[in-house]
Amino acid sequence: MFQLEGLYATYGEGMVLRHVDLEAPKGRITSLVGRNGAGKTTTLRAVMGLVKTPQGKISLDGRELQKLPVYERAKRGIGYVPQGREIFPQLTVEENILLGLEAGNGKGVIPDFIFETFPILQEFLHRKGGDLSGGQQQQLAIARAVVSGPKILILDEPTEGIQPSVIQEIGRVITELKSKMAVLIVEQYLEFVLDIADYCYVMENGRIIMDGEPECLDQDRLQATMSL
Ligand SMILES: Nc1ncnc2c1ncn2[C@@H]1O[C@H](COP(=O)(O)OP(=O)(O)OP(=O)(O)O)[C@@H](O)[C@H]1O
Repeated sequence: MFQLEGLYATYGEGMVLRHVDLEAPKGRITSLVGRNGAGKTTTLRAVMGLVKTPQGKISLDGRELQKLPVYERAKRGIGYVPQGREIFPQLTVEENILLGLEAGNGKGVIPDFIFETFPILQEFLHRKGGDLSGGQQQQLAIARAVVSGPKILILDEPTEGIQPSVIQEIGRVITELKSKMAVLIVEQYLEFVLDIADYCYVMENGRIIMDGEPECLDQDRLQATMSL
């Protein structure tokens, strides 16, 4: 179980996150939604240790992470796919995946489940990452994040810049992975995320203002929160 308890985050003077509580258990896709600037990316960056968190707890299976450096958090079992994916364009698909394996303490051989979940990556194993389409690069970024078997996969706007026809494939991949790990997804594309998510947190001005199973959320309030 991944948990945030009373988490505050700041970039300097102003507090961006205010008392965020959130839970993401294995076997569930947990989503965090909200309009631009609500604090979603900051929440993920705080989890990774990229933003200051003066108060609150971040824990994975009961062990606290908030005082650990970035690399140590990844080693404890957090797979992070940032906005924009950040794959290495000059390296091959295989080299990109192997880097993920090493970052997570693994060595050598890419496990079979990667190619079962992402058949396209096996086909393009020796192509350069930069030569893949946006959707394929997103799959590569996810594969790199999960190759060492993290306890939680964290995704920041995985559908951004991806063609509608390929978004379904990203949804399939994420749904397949949830049997192996917890998944926390930040997404602007509400229809997509409410379709695949098992639980949803809604953020406004750095606070969680509503949470529940997608079908149980107050749709009018949700739409009002998302629109400018
Ligand atoms: N590097 C930074 N320095 C200072 N303030 C920042 C920084 N990054 C973000 N902020 C501020 O923090 C707040 C939350 O931003 P954040 O990027 O977390 O929102 P978001 O919900 O992820 O929005 P988006 O969907 O646009 O990514 C905003 O008010 C933003 O201006």
